[in-house]
Amino acid sequence: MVQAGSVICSNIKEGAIIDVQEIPSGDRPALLILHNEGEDEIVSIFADVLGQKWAPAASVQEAKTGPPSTIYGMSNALPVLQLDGLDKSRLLINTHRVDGGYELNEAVTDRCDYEYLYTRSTFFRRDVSRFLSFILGQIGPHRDLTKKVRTTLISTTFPDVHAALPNLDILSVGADAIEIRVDLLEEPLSDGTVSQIPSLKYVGEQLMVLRQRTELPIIYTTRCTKENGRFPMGDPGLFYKYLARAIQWGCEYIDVELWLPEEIRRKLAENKGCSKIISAFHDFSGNFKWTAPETQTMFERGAVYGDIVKMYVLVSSMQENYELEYFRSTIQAKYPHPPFSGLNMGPMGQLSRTMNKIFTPITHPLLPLIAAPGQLSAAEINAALHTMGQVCKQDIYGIGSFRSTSQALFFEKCFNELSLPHSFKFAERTPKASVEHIFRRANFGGAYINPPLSASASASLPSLSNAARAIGQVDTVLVRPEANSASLIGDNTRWKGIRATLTRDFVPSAYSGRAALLLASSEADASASIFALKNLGIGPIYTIGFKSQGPLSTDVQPVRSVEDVKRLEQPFVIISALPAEKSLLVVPLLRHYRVDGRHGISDGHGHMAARPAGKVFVDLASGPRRADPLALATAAGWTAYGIADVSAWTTVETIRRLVGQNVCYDFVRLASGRGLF
Ligand SMILES: O=C1C[C@@](O)(C(=O)O)C[C@@H](O)[C@@H]1O
Repeated sequence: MVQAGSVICSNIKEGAIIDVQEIPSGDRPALLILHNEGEDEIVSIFADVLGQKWAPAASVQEAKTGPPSTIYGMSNALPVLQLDGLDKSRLLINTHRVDGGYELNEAVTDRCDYEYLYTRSTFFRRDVSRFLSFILGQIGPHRDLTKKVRTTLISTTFPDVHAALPNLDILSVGADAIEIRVDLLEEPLSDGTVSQIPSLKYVGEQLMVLRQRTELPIIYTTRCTKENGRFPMGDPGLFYKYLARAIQWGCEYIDVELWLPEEIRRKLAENKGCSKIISAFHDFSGNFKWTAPETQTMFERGAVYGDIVKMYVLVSSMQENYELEYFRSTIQAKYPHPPFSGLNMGPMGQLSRTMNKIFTPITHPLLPLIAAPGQLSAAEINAALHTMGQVCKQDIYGIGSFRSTSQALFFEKCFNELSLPHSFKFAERTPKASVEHIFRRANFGGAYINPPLSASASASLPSLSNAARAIGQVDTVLVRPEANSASLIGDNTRWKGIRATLTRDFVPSAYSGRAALLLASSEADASASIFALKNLGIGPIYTIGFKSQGPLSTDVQPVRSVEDVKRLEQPFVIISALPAEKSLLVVPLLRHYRVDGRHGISDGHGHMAARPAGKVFVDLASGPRRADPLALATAAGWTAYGIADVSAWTTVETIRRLVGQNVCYDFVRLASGRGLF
């Protein structure tokens, strides 16, 4: 398994090590999944997403004694007490189909580690993949966000999240997380009124709907009446009940107010699993003082259980912004962890909303109401930062062999939507011409390069990321400000686009130790794919059309004959990096290794199907071709992705790296049309 930050290759020049990435363990998780009577298909889907076998279990005892890597499924209409017999050897997940007419038995939920709510009328497999990847610790959204210089959250204020869905992709441009204000949800009652507090059932379904439509981490907030919310404060146990459920539902963040009794905050912290806690404090009295000694104590109290400490207070003078900035710098010098999110609310405090760097709440003109006085949109914050000299105008380049108008339009759309001062410029590149003079241009703010530069030929880049070095290609040039100048870093984002595509419908551990088959005309065309596969801990990689000799060649073997194909281990994934005119060459292989049965690996009774199944096919070719390998692959049972998926994920990553902004995959697909690819 390669790590983006740990590839050492002696034959390429030395450079700064950047982009360290934690890699999940390849262990196959042991799970027992409860399902509604007759809905065991969900268990087969979970198993498929995990790349594991599954089997029905007649009793908890049977699941306990079965092979750990087999996923067991059991009806949740069982006597609840049976569940008490389960030890911690398996993670217990209750699944509940919301549109199936089943009653949710909360006594069952209470005994489970996690709960997954879903609909069958519209089913989102990527949501299963995200849920499992998160609760199993195979993705780390918080870890990723702590590497960003600035993070924001969009705080939605909808009484019913369905109203947000049509505009969600636009609303969330520039947001790193999305907050669901549970206290603002209004559950309609049969008498035509709305409930004071939405029921857990309603909240769970709202959360499910939101999560089905966004890839952003979710912040689950039950704001109390004293802090500008609607959750009544008389019964702290109510907060515990709702927040503990959010952990079970796999929310990435829960907002835990500091006034809650220590006992409750401790219990939530002890049981938080992979969720992170935002310790929250709001003061609307107008009497709060950043300079008071108690303010530091309050931070320290929040830091005990908080992964982020948030302190927001209503102010009425400019002076209080200066006091907050002084507090911010002293507290973070003393305690670099946990990160501090500090804001002044009200119009006078708006300056602090531009200065804060951790999860600054943003609003959007399309939201029904702002969540707090003085809230600004991402565009307003960026414009203010530019005015204050914090975000300088830069030229971001697309360097390529053909001018793609839609690419330029797309970048400009993002810059406009976010009020970023940058311009997008296209620079034509002839095959042998050097591009280095572009890097020296005034205002050069970074570039993507397509086709990529060879890493060994990028002499003007003082450092290369480990990914760029190992892959041997630079497709992104980043500018990092230093004391008196700026330094350039050559990076590779393509492999991240490939990795993100591979993990959309399968968790990372599904790839661990499995075989892959890779077709390409040259090693250079295949190296980003090899890096992505190795980063996922794939087993042997078989190649057709080239022999790997570079730094990534360990465990990469060429297939030389039809006999070899017959002998090969069944590939879990096939990637074709062949050009469009050759892309049909993969079709016989897709047929040969076709997927047996809808969900592959198991027949649903724990037995291996006649042959283990191939799962994922990625075709990296772009341009016209005689027939579509994706359609043929899908017909043969593969989960198939094309260049449009990989390019959109690569663009998400490119924008994140070049301008530090988060733009979701769905927005890229929506706003770029077909032209990007
Ligand atoms: O805590 C906060 C911050 C906030 O109150 C604001 O001031 O922007 C908005 C709320 O939605 C969020 O929960």
